[in-house]
Amino acid sequence: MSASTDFDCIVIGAGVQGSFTAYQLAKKNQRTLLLEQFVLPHSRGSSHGQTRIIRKAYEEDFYTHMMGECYELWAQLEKEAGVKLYRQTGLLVTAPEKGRSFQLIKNTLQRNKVPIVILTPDNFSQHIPNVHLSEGDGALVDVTAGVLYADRALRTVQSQFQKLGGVIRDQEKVTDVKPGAVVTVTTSAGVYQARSIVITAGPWANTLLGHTGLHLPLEVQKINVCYWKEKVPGSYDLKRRFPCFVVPECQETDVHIYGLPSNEYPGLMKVCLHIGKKTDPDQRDQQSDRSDIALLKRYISRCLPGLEPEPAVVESCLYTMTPDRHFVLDRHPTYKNIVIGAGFSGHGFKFGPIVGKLLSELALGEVPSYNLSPFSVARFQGKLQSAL
Ligand SMILES: Cc1cc2nc3c(=O)[nH]c(=O)nc-3n(C[C@H](O)[C@H](O)[C@H](O)COP(=O)(O)OP(=O)(O)OC[C@H]3O[C@@H](n4cnc5c(N)ncnc54)[C@H](O)[C@@H]3O)c2cc1C
Ligand SMILES: O=C(O)[C@@H]1CCCCN1
Repeated sequence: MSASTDFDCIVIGAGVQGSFTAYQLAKKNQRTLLLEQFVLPHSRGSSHGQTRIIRKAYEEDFYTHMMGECYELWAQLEKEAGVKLYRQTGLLVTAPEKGRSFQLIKNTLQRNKVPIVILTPDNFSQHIPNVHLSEGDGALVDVTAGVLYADRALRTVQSQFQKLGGVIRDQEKVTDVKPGAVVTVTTSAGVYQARSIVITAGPWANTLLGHTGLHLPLEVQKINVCYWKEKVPGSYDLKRRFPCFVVPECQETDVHIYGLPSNEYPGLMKVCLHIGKKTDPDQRDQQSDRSDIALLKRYISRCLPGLEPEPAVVESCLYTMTPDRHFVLDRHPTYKNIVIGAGFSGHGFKFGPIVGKLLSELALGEVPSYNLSPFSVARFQGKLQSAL
């Protein structure tokens, strides 16, 4: 097969990060090819489903800073495409008031002048009905937070990319990557060459990086995405401005729990654990561990008394975790024209527009707009394995 050299840049993987990267490259007049192994849209990776949380509430300043511009980029895309992708609901954070997470999140929000409301045990139920606040828990609301319409966002950014002249080839799996001054990418259907490539392959990142001799310390986990039935329909509804919530240190279960108001399935609220069991992305449905659901039932019985403590719907989604839960946004340590966006550790969707901007900057050899040292490959020194 002869190689097609019609592209400046090839992006591998059309999840949220690859789609926004391709869109940013096309905006910069780069002839860009976006390759996806499955027929689009699909539900085998990490970016499917109707909703995701968007928030500035983070322990670390660097995420809160990036979210400032990221909200603007989401709004720009909404305007450009004439679609609604974000709905403000606020995000409730509850955790032991004197604990590390609560203090760090509160301080980061206050330092960065993000509007918040601090709730007390006395006024809590007046603001947030049908939620039990555990003794000793602090509560605050990040007012800027809300819900992103995830599937719609993906459709929108992919179609804007195509309007800019970008090419999407789905059902085309990349089977080989040959580094060089011009990178050669072989797929199930052809061979392409480009000056640079971006690997945004989600749970399959290491499979692709293996072709370049790199193996990152990533763990793929299967998340049971659980929806719980409201005893009284509407009690936790998005239309009533019930907020998204996170419980970073849960007294009942000792794990991180989160939820979104009922919206996508009428009368059902999404409440999940922010951790799953290790899996192989190609064997996701063979992994059927449900021990997390027992923990969630306990939490729901105690803290969300308006829900039936039995999941009504359970779906699957994949996390790709790094050891420190921070992303990988970097150039390949050996091949500078291979850019990596990986390890989004279950919190990357909201950052899609800014990740796309940063990865496009790296692919074009530009100085990135933010300090990317928290996201470097070099931080894993000692944990990197050669894949060759
Ligand atoms: C249950 C759940 C809840 C979440 N909640 C939130 C939230 O509330 N807020 C938030 O900000 N984030 C959230 N996240 C995280 C967020 O969804 C992910 O960080 C994000 O979707 C990761 O996107 P990605 O593009 O890296 O990966 P993916 O979406 O998996 O995309 C990678 C793509 O690469 C393709 N690919 C892989 N290998 C090849 C190949 N060889 N050839 C061609 N294509 C290939 C795959 O098929 C896939 O489409 C959540 C995730 C899950 C699972
Ligand atoms: O990224 C987020 O905002 C959420 C927080 C809770 C876990 C899932 N991801």
